[in-house]
Amino acid sequence: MKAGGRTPDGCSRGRGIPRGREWVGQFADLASSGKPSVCWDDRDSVSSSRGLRDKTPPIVRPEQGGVSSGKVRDKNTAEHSNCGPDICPFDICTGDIIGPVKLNLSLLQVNREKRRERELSKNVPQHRYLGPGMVLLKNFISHQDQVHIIKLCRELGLGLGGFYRPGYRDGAKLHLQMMCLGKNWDPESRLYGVKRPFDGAVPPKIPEEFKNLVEGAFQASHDFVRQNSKSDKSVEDELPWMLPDICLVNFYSNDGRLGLHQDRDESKDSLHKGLPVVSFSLGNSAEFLYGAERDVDMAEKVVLESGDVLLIGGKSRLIFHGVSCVRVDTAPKRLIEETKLKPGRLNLTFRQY
Ligand SMILES: O=C(O)CCC(=O)C(=O)O
Ligand SMILES: [Fe+2]
Repeated sequence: MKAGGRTPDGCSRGRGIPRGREWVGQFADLASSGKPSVCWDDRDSVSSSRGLRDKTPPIVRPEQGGVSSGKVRDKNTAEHSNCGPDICPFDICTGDIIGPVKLNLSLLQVNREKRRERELSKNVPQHRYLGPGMVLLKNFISHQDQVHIIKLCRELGLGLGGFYRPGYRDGAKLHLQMMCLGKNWDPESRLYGVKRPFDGAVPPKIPEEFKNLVEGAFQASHDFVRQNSKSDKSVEDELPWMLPDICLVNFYSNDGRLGLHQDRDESKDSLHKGLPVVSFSLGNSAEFLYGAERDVDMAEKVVLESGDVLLIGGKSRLIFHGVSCVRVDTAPKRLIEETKLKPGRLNLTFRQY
């Protein structure tokens, strides 16, 4: 499906972007204040620019006079009323999910959800071959694993090195919250490093359970490619195996998005070999665009739903891709009940440096 035009559910982002501001990406808004004046919970005036650093203004660091100057990332001491865009803790869930989970779903809703899950698992495979080295594993992550991932990301996201929202000097910001695991990715320099430059935090390790899921996704996608690829290459050549040492975790609120970009900050060797980026989607669905050029009108569109895993490697490793919108209220109800995930979408992308 091509990406251009208004979608049935009214998602029509990516239009009317000022031509003179192409550096912010095709889905971006511009904050007008010229200063990073919002705290993290204000997610209405943000923009995206991942992968477009060459044309982006620098991120405002505390030492550069941003309003966050001097603050430390500590959820107990952070001054929420006057914190800058880059160091206030951000909770992806509402309320307390520690302790026994209380389900508020009616029996009818529970049964409907269970039926949905049964139907999904009956109709395997619904996986899709999107191109050479590009596979979408539908509903790959089980409900229980999705719950676990969300809870763990919540916990890690509230600690040191947790979620933050990169902001730029002129007030434009990525339209998402981000946390790095394994290595830090710095949107300003587009370099990976051991520490976050602005607060010195060392990113948490990638949990082993996440790595196991990535391994399972490779196995499933290799089986799938074997059956579906028309290429005479071996599956290992078409979709090389990788061991993730980086995971970027994004939380998109319902108005979140990410402009078309390439993931090309990993090592030359990794890019040269086409080592895949493996992407997990949880929560609300997203409209995901991809294509050979940074052009929304030329891009293909696929909907990523909760539990889907997308692998982008081999010949597709450097495709342009982005999230044009999040579809409101599309997350499985049981998942929201059990995790209290805020309205939005959680995305994890695993890479090998
Ligand atoms: O959210 C997504 O599906 C894509 C995320 C992405 O492209 C990135 O983190 O580089
Ligand atoms: Fe990306």
